[in-house]
Amino acid sequence: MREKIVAGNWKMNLTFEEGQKLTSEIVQMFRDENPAGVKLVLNPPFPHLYPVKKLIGDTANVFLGAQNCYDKASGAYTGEVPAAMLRSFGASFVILGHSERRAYFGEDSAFLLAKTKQALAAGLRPIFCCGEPLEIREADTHVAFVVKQLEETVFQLSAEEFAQVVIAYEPIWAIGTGKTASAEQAQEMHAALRAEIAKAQGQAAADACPILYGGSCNAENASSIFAKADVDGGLIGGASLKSRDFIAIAKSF
Ligand SMILES: O=C[C@H](O)COP(=O)(O)O
Repeated sequence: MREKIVAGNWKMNLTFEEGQKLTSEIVQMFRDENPAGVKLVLNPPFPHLYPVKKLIGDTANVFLGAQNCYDKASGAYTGEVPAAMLRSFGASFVILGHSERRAYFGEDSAFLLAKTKQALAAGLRPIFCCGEPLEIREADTHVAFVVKQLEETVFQLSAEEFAQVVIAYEPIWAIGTGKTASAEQAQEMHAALRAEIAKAQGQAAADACPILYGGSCNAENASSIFAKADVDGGLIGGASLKSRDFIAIAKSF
C-alpha cells in the first residue's frame, strides 16, 4: 500500500490572521472527519511555518511543509532559507522543482538536484514537481519531457535518498487555469513515470513512490483523478486555501 498524500501549496497568499484561521479550520475538520489513511501536508509561505506548526500540534497525519529551500546549509546568503532551519522549525516536507520556481526564478535541474540533496540531508522529504508546458503536450512529447526532468534530478539520488521522495506531476497548462488534466491523462503520465522509476531506481522504489497530481485539482474532480491506479494524491493550489474544499479533496480516495 503506497502512502496517500494531499498537500496544499498556499503559494504567495494569506495574511497571518488568514493563515491561522485556515489552519485551525483544516486541523479541526481533519480531526473530526478523519479521512482514513491520508497524510495531509500544509505548505504555507515561510513566515507562517512556525505558527502553523503550533496549530497542527501533535495532530496525527498532518504535516508541515515549506515551498522552497536553498542549496546551501548556512552562511551569507541574504534572503535565503536552508533546509536544516526549516526542519528545526518543524517542517517535514519541502516543495522543490515547482514550475513557478523554474519559470520565474530560473531554477534548473543542477540547482534543483543540489537543493534536493540539501533537503534530504536535513531530514526533509522533497515533494518534487515535474510537468510539461502546453506546446510540449500538443507536440505529444510530454512523457519524454517529464522523464528528462526526473533523470536530471531525483533519478540521480541514491536508493536510500529516493525512498524519501514524493513526486508531483503538474502539467503547467493545468496550473491555476481551471483546465485540469483528465483522469486518463494523469494516469497515463503517472504510469509512465512509475515505469521509469522502476528502470532508474528498481521496482520496489517504483511500487513505493507516491506520485501526486497537481493542476486545478478540486473537490469536484479529485475523486475521479485519485481513483486511477497510479495517482496517490494531489498537490493542491487554489483549492487548498478553502478549508472545506481541501478536506473534501482529502476525503476523495
Ligand atoms: O502547487 C500546486 C499547483 O501548482 C496547482 O495549483 P492549482 O491547484 O491552483 O492549479
